[in-house]
Amino acid sequence: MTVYTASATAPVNIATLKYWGKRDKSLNLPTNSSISVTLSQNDLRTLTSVAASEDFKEDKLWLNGKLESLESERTKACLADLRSLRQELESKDSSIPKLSQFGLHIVSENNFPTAAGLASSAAGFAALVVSIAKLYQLPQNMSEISKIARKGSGSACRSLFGGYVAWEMGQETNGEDSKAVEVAPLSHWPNMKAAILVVSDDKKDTPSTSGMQTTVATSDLFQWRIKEVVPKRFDEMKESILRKDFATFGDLTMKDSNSFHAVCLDSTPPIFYLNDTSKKIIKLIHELNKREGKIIAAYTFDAGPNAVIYYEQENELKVLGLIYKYFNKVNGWEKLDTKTLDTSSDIQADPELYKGVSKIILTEVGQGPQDSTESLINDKGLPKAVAN
Ligand SMILES: Nc1ncnc2c1ncn2[C@@H]1O[C@H](COP(=O)(O)OP(=O)(O)OP(=O)(O)O)[C@@H](O)[C@H]1O
Ligand SMILES: C[C@@](O)(CCOP(=O)(O)OP(=O)(O)O)CC(=O)O
Repeated sequence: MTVYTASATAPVNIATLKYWGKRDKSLNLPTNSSISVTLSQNDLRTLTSVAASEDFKEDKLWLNGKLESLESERTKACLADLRSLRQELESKDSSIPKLSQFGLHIVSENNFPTAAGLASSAAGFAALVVSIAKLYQLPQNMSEISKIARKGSGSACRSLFGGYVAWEMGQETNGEDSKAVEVAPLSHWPNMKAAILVVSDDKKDTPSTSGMQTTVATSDLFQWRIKEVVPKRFDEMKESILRKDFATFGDLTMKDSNSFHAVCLDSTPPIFYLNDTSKKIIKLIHELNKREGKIIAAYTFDAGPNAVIYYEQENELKVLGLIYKYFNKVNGWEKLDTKTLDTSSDIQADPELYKGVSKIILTEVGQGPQDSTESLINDKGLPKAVAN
């Protein structure tokens, strides 16, 4: 039996200008363009190995060691697109194996909690699409491949690039112009850091997809956001990245997080993603920036209470010093020499704030998807760890 295999890794991305709202649910076409920072795969990544063989009668997915259903329309749409691109190659060259007709075995591992608001679906679908594109030896570039990942999960399209990424919403009804593009590579602004304060790693209350549908259908404020606020902010944020102007970038990032949570609150029934801990972290960062007289740290929150705080390396001692002062009892500081941090700040916050945070992940801007020599699949095309 011949088994063809490939493996790839993909990163998480955290939006600084949020995607919230779909104009087409089945194609995952957004109501606004968005921008994100890709995070380092040293800390958060998905590794996916894929195998194709004439002997595999059906497609199968093992996620974190467990057999998962592949019945979701989103995954089916990704696999159908990838197969059709492979078939084009096969129809032009009869000497290549007919992989498009074979079953696929997909084995994937996230090195962080799945479905906990840490963008696992983004890294997950990006790794799935990239590893199969590699197996199929598709010639398409990352922007083209990003349109397939988008059908899996909207935000996944932005995980196809490293550094600073935009998802251009596009205008076409078929979604052919709704794709990710690079704003700037990691090398342009490599000193961007991110501290993730994991406020809860439980499964979230309102999934993004249904939350967005409620907002689009019921919020008046949302119309203002997509028509008046985001288009201007999209250009301003891209420019701030190109100028490496953290004060502007940070200001826009915090404003956009708040705008997104405001339209959630303006929905009927209202959607609450921030909790008391999240709100106290917001206050802490504003207080820090006020004392400094400029914006040196910026928070952003996705569809959950976890805080992501962006800052530049040169301000690490101050920013992490303050965070360490209130969260030193929380796990995640091991990789840093905390004795060097500046904890002298007299900014006052609830001394029990640390109780609302379960973990801190210290990371930074990172690279896009990578080929991997590590494989999760054995030569029979089954998961190496568990073979069920
Ligand atoms: N490695 C993976 N391979 C394939 N699919 C994955 C992978 N990781 C996650 N997923 C899919 O993504 C789903 C989780 O997506 P969900 O949007 O609920 O959470 P999240 O991505 O962690 O949060 P958010 O998108 O709000 O940041 C999983 O149930 C699974 O279907
Ligand atoms: C708040 C967000 O994180 C929403 C992400 O939504 P998803 O990409 O998870 O939604 P689906 O397209 O329905 O899969 C903002 C963002 O990442 O831009």
